[in-house]
Amino acid sequence: MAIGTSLLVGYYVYTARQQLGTDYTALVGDIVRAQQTTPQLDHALESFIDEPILLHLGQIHHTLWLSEKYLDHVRHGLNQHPQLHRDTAYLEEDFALLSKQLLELEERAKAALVDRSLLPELQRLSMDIEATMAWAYSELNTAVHSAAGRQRLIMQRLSWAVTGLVVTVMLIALALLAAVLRLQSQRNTLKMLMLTDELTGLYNRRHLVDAASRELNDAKRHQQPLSLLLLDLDYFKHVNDTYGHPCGDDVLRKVSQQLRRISRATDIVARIGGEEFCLLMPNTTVNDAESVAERIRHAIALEPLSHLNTPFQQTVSIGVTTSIDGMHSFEQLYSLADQALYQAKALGRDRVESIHPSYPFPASQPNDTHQQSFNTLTG
Ligand SMILES: Nc1nc2c(ncn2[C@@H]2O[C@H](COP(=O)(O)OP(=O)(O)OP(=O)(O)O)[C@@H](O)[C@H]2O)c(=O)[nH]1
Repeated sequence: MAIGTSLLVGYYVYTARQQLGTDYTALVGDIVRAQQTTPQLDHALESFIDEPILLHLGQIHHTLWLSEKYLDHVRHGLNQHPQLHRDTAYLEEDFALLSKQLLELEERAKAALVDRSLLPELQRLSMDIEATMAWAYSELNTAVHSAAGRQRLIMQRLSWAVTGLVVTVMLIALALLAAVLRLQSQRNTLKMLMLTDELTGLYNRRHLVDAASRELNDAKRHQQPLSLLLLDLDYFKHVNDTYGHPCGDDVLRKVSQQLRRISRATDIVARIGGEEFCLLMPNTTVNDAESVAERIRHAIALEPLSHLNTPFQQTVSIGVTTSIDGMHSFEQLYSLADQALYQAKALGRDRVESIHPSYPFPASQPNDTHQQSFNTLTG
């Protein structure tokens, strides 16, 4: 909007300046040319008075023709500027007198060609004409210059007004833009807050469920595997009870950092409960998912933790499940991973257990003794 307004106003000022400037330039040019005829006429008359011959009469005739022509141009030019015309109305009489004197001069010059006694009278008339011309054109010059000055002042004020307007419009546009950006950023922050966990900065359960449905659709469309890891810290209550809740929070943050570090950019890491985490891994096979789970388990067990210089260790139990073609719902996969996690806890904790969905045809290589039929499990 600001750019459009600036362009429009700029174009208007440009055309206004051009128009006014051109008009005055033409008029001033005509006045200067008209003034220049005075010395020419003077010179022609001098030549004629010195030697009143036909050739010099011709020069007078030509100069008078020029004088009348430029006088006409000047009067016509004045008519184009009503204000200036009004300001110089008092010169009309002088212009009329000048026209009359120029005609008379030509007549008298013709008469003086045959009767030289008329030459002094001719000289007097020419002096009168010069005086009238000098006075009228000088007055006209002054009037044109003061009108041009007024015009410049108006243009200058107009330019200031336009500049002010453009700056105001631009400031308003900038303020609006800033407000929109601020709103957008607040919206993004709010959205992030709604989708993330405050303590760890990981995604929350709500985002996980949404993302899982999208990822499962993709996996189904491209016939790709998708794996789900459920993680639960072992004996975390003990950490809280022994070292305090803030220390427990610190452990949760460190576990989150490890999860972020080990997972890929396309994985979705979420904190879904107090000390429960979930890792959704698109395009990840059974073997890869189990190997990631093992890496996480090791990394957390090796994480150096301490409270008031007392070192302690935190372990994690992990349940793994993989859909090899995305043909399962999130609830089905979650239920299998949860049962695998339960097994890991039951078998002593600090371990990874897997339970994968069963397929009508052998679709994957079972690689652990904990694989069970999804159909059996969901009964
Ligand atoms: N510091 C901290 N503790 C939390 C948070 N959310 C849940 N907890 C604690 O996590 C502990 C979970 O304890 P339990 O469910 O008994 O599980 P556990 O002690 O880890 O035992 P197992 O899971 O059976 O190995 C409880 O003490 C909760 O108070 C949290 O945001 N910060």
